[in-house]
Amino acid sequence: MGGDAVGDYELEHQHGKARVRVARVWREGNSHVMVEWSVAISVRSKSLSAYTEGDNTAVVATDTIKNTVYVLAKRCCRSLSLEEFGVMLGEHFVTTYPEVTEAHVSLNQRPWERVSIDGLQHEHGYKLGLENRTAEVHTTKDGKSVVTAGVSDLRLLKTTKSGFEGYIRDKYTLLLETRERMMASSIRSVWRYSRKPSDYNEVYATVRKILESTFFGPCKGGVYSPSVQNTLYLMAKEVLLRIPEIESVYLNMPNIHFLPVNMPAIGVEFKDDVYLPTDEPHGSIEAKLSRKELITSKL
Ligand SMILES: O=c1[nH]c(=O)c2[nH]c(=O)[nH]c2[nH]1
Repeated sequence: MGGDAVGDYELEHQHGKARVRVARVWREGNSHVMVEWSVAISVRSKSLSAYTEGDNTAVVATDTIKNTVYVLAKRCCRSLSLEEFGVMLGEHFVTTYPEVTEAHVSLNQRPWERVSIDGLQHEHGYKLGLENRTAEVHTTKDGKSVVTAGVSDLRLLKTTKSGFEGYIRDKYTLLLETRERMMASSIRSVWRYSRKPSDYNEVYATVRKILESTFFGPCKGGVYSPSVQNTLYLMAKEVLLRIPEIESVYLNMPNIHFLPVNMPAIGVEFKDDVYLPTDEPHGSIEAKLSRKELITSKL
């Protein structure tokens, strides 16, 4: 990508507006669809002279960038996914302004979920869930967009069917091998699309379901996890197996420890029942799984 040459230097620059919050309601008869988004837009543009000369003639004001979020939100008359809105914004900036060469849009969706009462979906009632939905769209001057999507703060826990054995033991090792422990994580995942799926919202829901069902295993009996690493890999692999439009999956899975409470001197002997929940330190385990044919075709 590179920057602009300035004498003996090179200046890489971009500007935009961050944390632009917008809520949009689409009223489809009595049934309302509501989303709340936080958007950050950054454009690269031919505005070097703004930095070097104080000449703003090629600058799209960040205030204008902010206003555009509301204009485009107003303009989309059917309900839109986070990813589609990001693409719409990216395309807008590269096509509207000759000075803009690239746009990067980061989006976050607050987890407002439609309420169900007695198994019936409410027409206009929402409650706030826990995990966040994210998207990033990078749009180049030719109008092409690379879309990644993700989820964060997906907090999962299982009370059994997890262990950790066979690791390196040396003079610093205190950890006991086990085939019985809690497993808990606050998962962040980012997946990259190689092409547009028919419905970004549907893919998001499917990925979330795959991550959860692979982590837990079947409702009756679950599935044994020999390590967070193995569970992470199986989760990412299942996403690539099931969704052809996704070319890579990144997963960050902190291993949030629930420590056995063992105090035999005062009559508390650990029998897989009383734990000390902790936030930190936590294990930090992350990996990215990509389709091989895509890696080789890029070489
Ligand atoms: O699933 C685990 N992976 C590790 O790498 C690790 N290290 C550790 O101390 N406990 C665990 N658990």
